[in-house]
Amino acid sequence: MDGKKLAQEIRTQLKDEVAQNGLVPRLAVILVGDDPASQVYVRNKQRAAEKIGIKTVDHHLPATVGQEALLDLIYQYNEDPNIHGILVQLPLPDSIDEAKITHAISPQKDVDGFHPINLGHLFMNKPYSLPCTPRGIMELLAHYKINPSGKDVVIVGRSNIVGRPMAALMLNADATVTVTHSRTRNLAQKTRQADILIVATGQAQMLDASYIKEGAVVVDVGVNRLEDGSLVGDVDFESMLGKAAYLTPVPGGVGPMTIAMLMKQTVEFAQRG
Ligand SMILES: NC(=O)C1=CN([C@@H]2O[C@H](COP(=O)(O)OP(=O)(O)OC[C@H]3O[C@@H](n4cnc5c(N)ncnc54)[C@H](OP(=O)(O)O)[C@@H]3O)[C@@H](O)[C@H]2O)C=CC1
Ligand SMILES: Nc1nc(=O)c2c([nH]1)NC[C@@H]1CN(c3ccc(C(=O)N[C@@H](CCC(=O)O)C(=O)O)cc3)C=[N+]21
Repeated sequence: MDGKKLAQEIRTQLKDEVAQNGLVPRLAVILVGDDPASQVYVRNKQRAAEKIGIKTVDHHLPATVGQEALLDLIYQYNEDPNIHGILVQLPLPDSIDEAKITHAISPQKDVDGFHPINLGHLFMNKPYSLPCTPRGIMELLAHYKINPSGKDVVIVGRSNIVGRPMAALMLNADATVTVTHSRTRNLAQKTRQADILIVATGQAQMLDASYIKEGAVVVDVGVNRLEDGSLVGDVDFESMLGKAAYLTPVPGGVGPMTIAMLMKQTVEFAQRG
C-alpha cells in the first residue's frame, strides 16, 4: 500500500481547498529534546505545510526546559486566535509530565487528538479530532477498499498515540479488535488470527512472516533508524512480501499518511474558525 502516493493526493486537495477558501491555517509545533522519530516527523511536516499554504510556528526547546515554561507556551497559543492547531511532539523528557501537557492544550486546538476529552469523544464514536496516525491508517485501508467491518483486527502495541486510539477507531468501524503488548503471551498465535494486523512496537523488524496468516493485510507503523542510517519498520518487509495480501513499506507507508492527516486536521480546524 503506497502511503506516499495517497498522501500526495490528499495534500494536493488540501492545497486547492486552502486557496479556494482563502484560508491561512496556522499550526504551532513544539519539540522538546531530540527524539529521532520526532525529528523525522518535524522535518517532513514543515515541508508539507509550506506547500499547502499552512503556516507553522516551530519551537525546538532543549530537553532541560522546565514544565512551567512549556505550559506557559501552550497557554499563550490557546489564547491566540491566529493559531488553529497546537502539536507537542511526544515522547517528552522524563522530567516533564506528559499527561499534564496533553491536558493543557485546548481540545479545540488539539490537532493530535490526544486530549482526554477528544479521546473520550473517539471512544464513544463521536469524534471531534482524531489521532493522525490511526486516522491515516483508516484512510489508507479505505483507499485500497479494505473494509474492517466484521474483520479480525490485531494491534501490536498499546501506546496512547497509536495502539489505543487505533483500537477505538477499528471498533467504531465494526472490526473485532485484539490489542496485544509486551505482556502478551503467545503473540504469534494471536497475530496469526489477524485479517488486518497493525504493528506499532518500536522494535525494528520484530515480526516476520511466521506471525501472519496467508493473505493478511499488514500495516507497519514503526519508524526505526538503524546504525547505518537507514529507516526500517517494526516488521520484516522482505519476509512478509510473498505472504501478505497488502503490506505498507517503511518509508513510504504510514508516515506520509500521518503527515497528510495532520495537515487535513489543521485545515479543518481553520475552517471551523
Ligand atoms: N509512522 C508514523 O506516523 C508513526 C510512527 N511511530 C513509530 O511507531 C512505533 C511505535 O510508537 P509508539 O506507539 O509511540 O511506541 P511506544 O514505545 O509508546 O509503545 C510501544 C508499544 O509496543 C509494545 N511492545 C514493545 N515491545 C513489544 C514486544 N516485544 N512484543 C509486544 N509488544 C511490544 C509496548 O508494550 P507495553 O505497553 O507493554 O510496554 C507498547 O505498548 C515507533 O517506532 C514510532 O517511532 C509512532 C507514531 C507515528
Ligand atoms: N505529538 C506527536 N504526534 C505524532 O504523530 C508523533 C509524535 N508526537 N512523535 C513522533 C511520532 C513519529 N511520527 C512520525 C510521523 C511521520 C513520519 C514520516 O514522515 N515518515 C516518513 C519518513 C521518510 C524519510 O524522511 O525518510 C516515511 O515513513 O515515509 C515519521 C514519524 C509521528 N509521531
